[in-house]
Amino acid sequence: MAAGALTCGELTKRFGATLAVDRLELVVPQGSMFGLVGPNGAGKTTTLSMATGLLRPDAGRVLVHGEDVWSDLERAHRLLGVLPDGLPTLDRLSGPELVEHIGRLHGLPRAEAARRAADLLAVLDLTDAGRTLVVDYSAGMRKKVGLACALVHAPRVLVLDEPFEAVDPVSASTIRELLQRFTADGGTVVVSSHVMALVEQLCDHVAVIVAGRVVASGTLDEVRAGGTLEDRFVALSGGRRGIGEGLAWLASSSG
Ligand SMILES: Nc1ncnc2c1ncn2[C@@H]1O[C@H](COP(=O)(O)OP(=O)(O)OP(=O)(O)O)[C@@H](O)[C@H]1O
Repeated sequence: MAAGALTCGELTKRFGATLAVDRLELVVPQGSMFGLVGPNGAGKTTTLSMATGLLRPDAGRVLVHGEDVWSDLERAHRLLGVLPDGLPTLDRLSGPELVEHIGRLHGLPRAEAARRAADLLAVLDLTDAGRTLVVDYSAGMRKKVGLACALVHAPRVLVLDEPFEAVDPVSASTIRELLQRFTADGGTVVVSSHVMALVEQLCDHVAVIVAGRVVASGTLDEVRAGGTLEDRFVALSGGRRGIGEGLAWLASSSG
């Protein structure tokens, strides 16, 4: 397997009759901002869950900085910061309590975990949320507190599933700056997103996943091949399917 900050080899996962991830190969270079794109149901979340020690693969390997994720989960979780698809589970805590708690789980002393939690929540503009419980946060606030949880132990590789979903433009710009600082300092970021413009703006490398396999991977310019990422994405994922003569019944509402 080629070496990268994150490397997947022959990664495979089946759910019943569905082959969600099919001998997937991926190399994410260290220091890159790596975008993972693909149609709905292509296998992105399943891949990221296996790559981050959250879902056991049926076959294949995942290495993070050369360490096999599935043979030493504890070490892998120290190297990885993960913003999963979905909501924080410990949502009966306030933002500062949650981030501090995650820091403590990673072995940080209480004072250091509290200091980092306060720093992260200030940067992410969540200080005013004060003692509000995470369960009562808006969707965008939950994304941001999830990002703070992913960062609190200063991981080397950040894996973020749809980090900008429901986040307002000001916060999105702060998150972009934070991620750029993280990679400039030698960290690696993997981001899955459906927003092609965002991936083009943010990422220097991209992989396109279709039907559980990587069908294109490389620098953004290599994958775009002279066009836009959206055009390339559409071509690789089988082209646009118009609605043709379907939905004729909708016209009855305009009569
Ligand atoms: N827990 C599960 N049980 C059964 N099938 C699953 C499960 N998780 C995912 N799948 C199936 O695996 C395939 C890949 O799903 P996955 O969520 O990885 O795709 P995705 O690329 O992240 O999609 P989206 O862009 O819509 O979020 C889909 O066919 C999905 O229905």
